Amino acid sequence: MIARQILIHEDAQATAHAIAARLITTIADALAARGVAHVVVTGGSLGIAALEAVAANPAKTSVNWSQVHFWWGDERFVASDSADRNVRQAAALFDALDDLGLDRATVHAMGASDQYETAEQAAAAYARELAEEAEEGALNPAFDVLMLGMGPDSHVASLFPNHTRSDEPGVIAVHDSPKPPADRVTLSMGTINTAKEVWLLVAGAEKAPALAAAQHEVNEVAVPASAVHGTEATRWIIDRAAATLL
Ligand SMILES: O=C1O[C@H](COP(=O)(O)O)[C@@H](O)[C@H](O)[C@H]1O
Repeated sequence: MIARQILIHEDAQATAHAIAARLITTIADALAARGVAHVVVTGGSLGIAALEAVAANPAKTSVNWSQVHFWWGDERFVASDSADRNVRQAAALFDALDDLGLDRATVHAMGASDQYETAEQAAAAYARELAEEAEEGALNPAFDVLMLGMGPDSHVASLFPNHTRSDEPGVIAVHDSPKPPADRVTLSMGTINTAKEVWLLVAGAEKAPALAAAQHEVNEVAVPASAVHGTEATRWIIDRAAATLL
């Protein structure tokens, strides 16, 4: 049975710190069990705040970061020096982990528009990178935890309502995104749902309607956030303001 949990914290800052503490523990547990950890991180306001909270957390020194692989759930297909890039926004975390053994080769950024001509090419390259770290026969490594932000329209990663369909496992290009920038690369729903634990990180009153809709019924097309789950656990880690309509 998949554990399903809603964890409510006082505000966005408290939520970010709670996510950071849980992430450090989850990574430490994965390393103890298997010697390697695969973590999918996310952009977005709370996603980046949570990564900054990991950087500020003294417990980060208890992790052997050299054995941790960081992946992305989605990325904006813009130039690599653009402030819109999720991986750039997460720089504070990776800088903080450099002195703690982080191997930059295990920070798996999705391709940018100055590296690939099309988002399709960047998506195909990322699929190959995932396959290189996968066990034989699998398309991607077993993700210990996969974090997702959620937009007020209920999008997760770059899977927008009534827009991109993605039942098959894989990495896909997205065009005409309702939220700029228009061109993106994202893990498909099929790949997201292979993760052991999926955490949905949600803060703010403007997200309360989408959060309530996602709890109401599963509808991958109209409410993408409703359809994501882990194979072992699905945790909604949210603040009070986002929880008001539950
Ligand atoms: O565009 C995106 O938005 C979502 C949510 O962002 P937020 O600022 O409303 O929290 C994010 O999770 C996703 O990775 C990103 O590309």
